[in-house]
Amino acid sequence: MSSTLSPKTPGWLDWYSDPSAPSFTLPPGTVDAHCHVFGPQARFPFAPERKYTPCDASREQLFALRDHLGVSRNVIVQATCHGADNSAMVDAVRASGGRARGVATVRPDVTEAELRRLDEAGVRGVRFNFLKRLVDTAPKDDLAAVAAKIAPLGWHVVLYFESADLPELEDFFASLPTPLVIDHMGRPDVTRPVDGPGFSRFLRFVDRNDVWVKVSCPERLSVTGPAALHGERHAYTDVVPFGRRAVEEFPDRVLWGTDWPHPNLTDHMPDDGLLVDHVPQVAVTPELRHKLLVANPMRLYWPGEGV
Ligand SMILES: O=C(O)/C=C(\CC(=O)C(=O)O)C(=O)O
Repeated sequence: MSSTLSPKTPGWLDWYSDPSAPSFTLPPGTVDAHCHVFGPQARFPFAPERKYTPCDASREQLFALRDHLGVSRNVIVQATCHGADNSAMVDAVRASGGRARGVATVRPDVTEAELRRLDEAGVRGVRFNFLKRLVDTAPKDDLAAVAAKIAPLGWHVVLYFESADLPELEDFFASLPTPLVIDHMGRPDVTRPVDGPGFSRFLRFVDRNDVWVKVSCPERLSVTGPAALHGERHAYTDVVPFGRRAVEEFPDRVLWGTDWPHPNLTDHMPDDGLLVDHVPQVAVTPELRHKLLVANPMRLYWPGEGV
């Protein structure tokens, strides 16, 4: 009932409603490997324990953006505003006709039957989130219990953390029994040199473990911009060296995603068409782009449907 809907978090920026046509043509079969749905709140209420209340961002709106950008498939990641209620994400994955996979949030007492139901719907991983502004992170024992439960399904664990926390977390990450997928390049401080100790430590961690890296969210990581707005086709130049380094060092283990509808941005809301134009800045050859956008995400999320 509309009278019970919660208002958006003050200052919330809604997703960009009329994105440009990208000038870079995404290769056929491109996967947007990081995006979310929010609600709609009237149908899929947000979780009581959430730390933000977003605007609605429905499956229809996500699929319209997919088609506008020239994306073929989506990986829909459970957003923290929905807690461990995966209904909105699962509904979107089911409605995609096989063109979406999901990444869920589950509690340690999740049953095998529930995991099987999620798997049948198209879920292929769980997300562990360590950002204090987003969640009260579960104890490591609970997360380890979840990882042990999902490993037999062939799923992976998606990790979202601040780069400053990697030294404390990396032994725990390395102990997990599944492949790992790291959001937004481990959130590097892009004011530091790309070959400085922070990003080098992250790259070493990737090198030594069964890890995939999302080369995503330049709009979230950038400090000096320029923003992907007003026709700017060379946006977020300060993030480019980090994306390029990840793509060149790990060409077979990088993924790309829009992060639509860009939760919790406070500075500006990017034009998603211009965000697509960031891709050729970080993946500079057609071969690298095909791996980043098509071959790698297909191997991880649609194995056996190879390209
Ligand atoms: O969209 C992202 O990946 C990043 C988020 C939101 C988020 O992760 C969530 O709500 O689950 C952020 O940094 O606020």
